[in-house]
Amino acid sequence: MLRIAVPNKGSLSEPAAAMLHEAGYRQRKDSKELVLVDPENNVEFFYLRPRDIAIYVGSGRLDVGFTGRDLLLDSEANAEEVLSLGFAGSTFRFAGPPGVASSVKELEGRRIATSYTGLVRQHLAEHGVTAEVTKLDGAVETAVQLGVADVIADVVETGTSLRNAGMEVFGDPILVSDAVVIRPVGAEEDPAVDQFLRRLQGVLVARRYVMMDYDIRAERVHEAVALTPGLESPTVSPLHSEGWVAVRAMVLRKEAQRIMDDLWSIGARAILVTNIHACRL
Ligand SMILES: Nc1ncnc2c1ncn2[C@@H]1O[C@H](COP(=O)(O)OP(=O)(O)OP(=O)(O)O)[C@@H](O)[C@H]1O
Ligand SMILES: O=P(O)(O)OC[C@H]1O[C@H](OP(=O)(O)OP(=O)(O)O)[C@H](O)[C@@H]1O
Ligand SMILES: [Mg+2]
Repeated sequence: MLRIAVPNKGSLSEPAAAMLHEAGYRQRKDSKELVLVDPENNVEFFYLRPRDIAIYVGSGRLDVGFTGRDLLLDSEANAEEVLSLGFAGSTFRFAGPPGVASSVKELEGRRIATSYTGLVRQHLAEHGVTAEVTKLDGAVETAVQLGVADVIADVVETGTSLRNAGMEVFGDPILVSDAVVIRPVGAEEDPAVDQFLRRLQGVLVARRYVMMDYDIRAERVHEAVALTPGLESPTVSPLHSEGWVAVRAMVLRKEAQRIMDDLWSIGARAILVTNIHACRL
């Protein structure tokens, strides 16, 4: 049975469970459940603290897990990213009161508070900077106000927390992160894992693409197909009315409205867009 680690709380938890649900897996109904067996799919889900997931997967006791790229790299666990999931996006950055520093080079000898000491130490080492790193569990923005640190390094999503604390980011982003699926480093090929990843990839495609159908006069089909090339090649079928064809192709959801306008302007009609619920490409 495939053993899968799922975040039990925090920013990753709900979207990870939603993605698993879309991929056809059972998910827990009660947030107090710690283990859930899905016998139909032959998988077992372990609901764990997001920060601990890389450690469990790195130890080889669990086959796959959902976590954040930042949490994975911070943990220094023996696990690696195998799929990026496009949710829980954030950057990991230095911040401090305005003017405190403008780059990592200026942090020599300074005090840095963070919940991600692994990431910060690796970054300082890469830049040959020696600084005092203090580990805090959360709410690190307050550390500067209370005099525990000169600057912080933290997850920035909208920037609201920093603004509210009167701080600004400085220097280059330390890391760009999003939710990822991880496996133990060097794990053997496993058909069950491959099938699991294909299901998740199917969800990612179904979220990014829509199906577009339209009718167009046969002499303009080349222009139309240039606008909707599909992933491999669009389906073109004859219509009962002579001189017309029907075209069906996948298009990026975010481009669908512009493509419909362009198709309309070259004479396409009955342009329909539908959601894709699931796919294997
Ligand atoms: N606004 C955000 N705040 C915190 N983490 C975020 C945010 N947006 C995305 N993430 C990502 O979520 C992961 C952090 O998960 P975690 O469960 O620690 O979140 P949390 O909301 O900080 O929970 P906790 O209550 O444990 O502090 C990281 O990968 C981080 O990059
Ligand atoms: O840029 P923003 O959109 O404001 O989001 C980033 C903030 O959210 C997280 O804090 P969280 O609420 O998880 O509290 P914590 O610091 O106690 O973990 C993170 O640590 C930042 O403080
Ligand atoms: Mg947090």
